[in-house]
Parts: sequence; structure tokens; C-alpha cells
Amino acid sequence: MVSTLGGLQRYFRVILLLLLALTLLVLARFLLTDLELVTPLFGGQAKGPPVTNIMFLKTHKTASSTVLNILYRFAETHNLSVALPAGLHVHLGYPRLFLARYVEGVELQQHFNIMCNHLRFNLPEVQKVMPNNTFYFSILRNPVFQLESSFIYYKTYTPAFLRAPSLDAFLASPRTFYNDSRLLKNVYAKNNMWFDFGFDPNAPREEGYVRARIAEVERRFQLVLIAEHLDESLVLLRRRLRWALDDVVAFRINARSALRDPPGARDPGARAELVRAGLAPVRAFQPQPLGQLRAELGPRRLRGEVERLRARRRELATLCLQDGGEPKNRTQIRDLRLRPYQSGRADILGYNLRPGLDNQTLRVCQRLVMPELQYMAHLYALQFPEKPRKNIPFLGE
Ligand SMILES: Nc1ncnc2c1ncn2[C@@H]1O[C@H](COP(=O)(O)OS(=O)(=O)O)[C@@H](OP(=O)(O)O)[C@H]1O
Repeated sequence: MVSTLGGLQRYFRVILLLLLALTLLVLARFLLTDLELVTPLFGGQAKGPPVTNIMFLKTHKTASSTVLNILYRFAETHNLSVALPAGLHVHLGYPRLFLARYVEGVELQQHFNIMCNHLRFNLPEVQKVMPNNTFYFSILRNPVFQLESSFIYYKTYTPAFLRAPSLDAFLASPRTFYNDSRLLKNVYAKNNMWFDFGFDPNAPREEGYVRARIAEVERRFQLVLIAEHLDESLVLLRRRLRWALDDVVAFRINARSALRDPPGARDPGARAELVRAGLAPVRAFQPQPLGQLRAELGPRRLRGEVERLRARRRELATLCLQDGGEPKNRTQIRDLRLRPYQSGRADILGYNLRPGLDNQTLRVCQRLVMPELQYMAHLYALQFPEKPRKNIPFLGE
């Protein structure tokens, strides 16, 4: 009887200890989560006012219009000056190397807060326009996807693409179609991101040369976003710029309709082919925004931040967009101010807004979906009311 009692006591003690351990575990987990909730967002982040002097090197076909929309909205909301293309131009001199004189009003106003339109990077000239404490960042995309996007978008403009019957044919034998001598029109066909950074896309593929150029980029650019991990990249951008969540929430701008995609470019052989053909020294860029973020925030917090960003985007899509945010093709977009510029063989998608939005909501929603050219023209009119408006011809189609 005594031994049975002793056995029961031991049994209950073990159960009690297990329960205690379980309670502690639950409590610890709760406390940890709770701490994350109560500590200010991005605890450990350098404190200070939001960063407002920013140079974004907008590379081609890399989700850069989505980032541009973020910067335009921030500039407009905070009444910041933007280095916009002069006169009726829509680029800052691209594909020529950037010169300060391509910026409207540069002779009157020496420095601007934000520079983000397409340009070919040329640091000394950029420095004439941007303040010393400017935050420099850019964006890169997997060169295979970038080239696929570029091929369709510039199909009817770039000689190398014009001559190629299909993307597969181009990838199988790029030299058949690409000609160095037509560089300025062929920039979209070879190492386009490399070219945008101001480098020579036809330079010999020497390891030392490539490494030296990458070191230059690393010295100047505080951050390089990766299109394939855009949400994580935006979390990191927000952290660096000390911005609010809504400042970096954006819808996908300038996407192509899937119906017109040619098959083939995404097969694994295509990448090898691209690299073999010398089309992608950019592959040597290996920035690690995800690695940096995981180290800074920890994987659980990073997941939480990305989820917060996505949840807010879903919320805004429900608030602003027709049909739950389903992108629309050019014929479906009724408001010309919201119809994106169309190019080559691409069917570039945009959005319709929900009818019946009140004025304040309409303003916010319009800006979230306003295509790049229209937004640039809008900012230009605000910044230079005395100048003739930018002419956006396709609006009249
Ligand atoms: N959020 C997000 N995530 C991933 N990818 C995105 C995103 N936003 C835009 N995109 C894709 O980027 C392509 C358009 O790039 P750009 O805006 O840089 O084009 S442009 O040079 O300004 O014309 C275009 O690629 P393709 O659809 O492959 O053509 C867009 O779909």
C-alpha cells in the first residue's frame, strides 16, 4: 500500500514537473511574441528622422517601376523635390550617360531630394544634383527573367530582338542577332543591368575587371534590392530609410499578361545558355538582402514583417481595386490616366479602381496604381506649374 502510494506520488510529481515545463514553455513563447509586439517596430534600428535624400538607380525590367511608384508617392506626400527629366523628355538622358543638365530646374535648384527616373549611372554628374548624404540603392533581377521581359517589351525596337524569330532562337545563338556596333539600340539585349550601372556591356569577361566594378557598386550603393525577393527587400529598404509601413506597400506595376509569354526561356538550360553566351556578368552580383535581413531581424521576425507588408497590400487591394485587384489589360482599363504605356509585344497590365470611392480614398488609390509616365507628368506639373505639361501621347489613343 505504502509503495503504491509512493509510486503514485512519484507519478504525480513527474506529471507536475512536465506541466510546469510546458507552462514555462508556453509562457516563454508568449512573452517572446509579446515582446516583439510591444517593442517598437524594428527595435535596434538606428533612430532618427526618415531618410529623404535618395537616389534610386532604376534598372530595366526588374520591378523598378513598382519601386518608383513607392518613391513618387513618398515624394508627393512629403512635398519633396524630384530630379525629373527636363522639358518633354521622359528619361534622364538614357541610354546616354547621365548628365546633370538632363534634370529640369537644375540651374535654379542645386540639389534635389529624390532621383529615380531611368538613367545610365554616372556618379560625378549625379553628385552635382544630389546632396552629399544621399542614400543610394538599386534593384537587380535574375538575368534570365530580366532578358525574357526585355525581349518582349523591346521586341519591335531593339535590332537584336527584331531579327530573332523567338526568344529561344535568340538564346540559342545570341551572336547571330546581336551586333556591338548598334550599342545604343541594343542595350536591352546584352547585360542591360550592367549597362545601367554605367559599365561596358561588351567588356571582356575578365574576373578582375568584373570584381573591380562590383566593388565600385558596393562602395556607392547602400542597398541592392532583388526582384525575386521584392517583399523581403522592401522590408529591408523600409528599415534603412526609417519609413512607415504604408510608405513601402505597393502593387505590382508594369507586369505582362501571362498569355503572351513565349515558352522556353525559363527552362534551366536557358540560364546556362545565357551565361555561356556572356550575357550575364551581372550574375556575379551576389548581394544578400535576405541574408542581411535574417541576421538583423531573425527569421521569425522577418517572416512577420513580410506578412505585415502582404496583409496591408491585401487590405489596400480590397479597398482600392476592382475585382479584388485582378490586373487588367489595356482594353479593360477605362481611365486613360491609369492605362500603362504599351511596348513591343508585351501586354502591360494595370488596374481599375473600385467605383464609388470617397475623394480622400480615391486620391490614395489613384496614386497606388498610377503608371510611371502619368505619375511623372503629374509630379512635373506640381513642381513646375509654369512650364508646359509633359506630353503623354498614348493617353489620346
Ligand atoms: N512586385 C514585383 N515582384 C516581382 N516582379 C515584379 C514586381 N513588380 C513588377 N515586377 C516585374 O518587373 C517587370 C517590369 O519591370 P520594370 O518596371 O523595371 O520595367 S521598366 O524597365 O520600367 O519598363 C515585369 O516583369 P515581366 O512581367 O516578367 O515582364 C513585372 O512583372
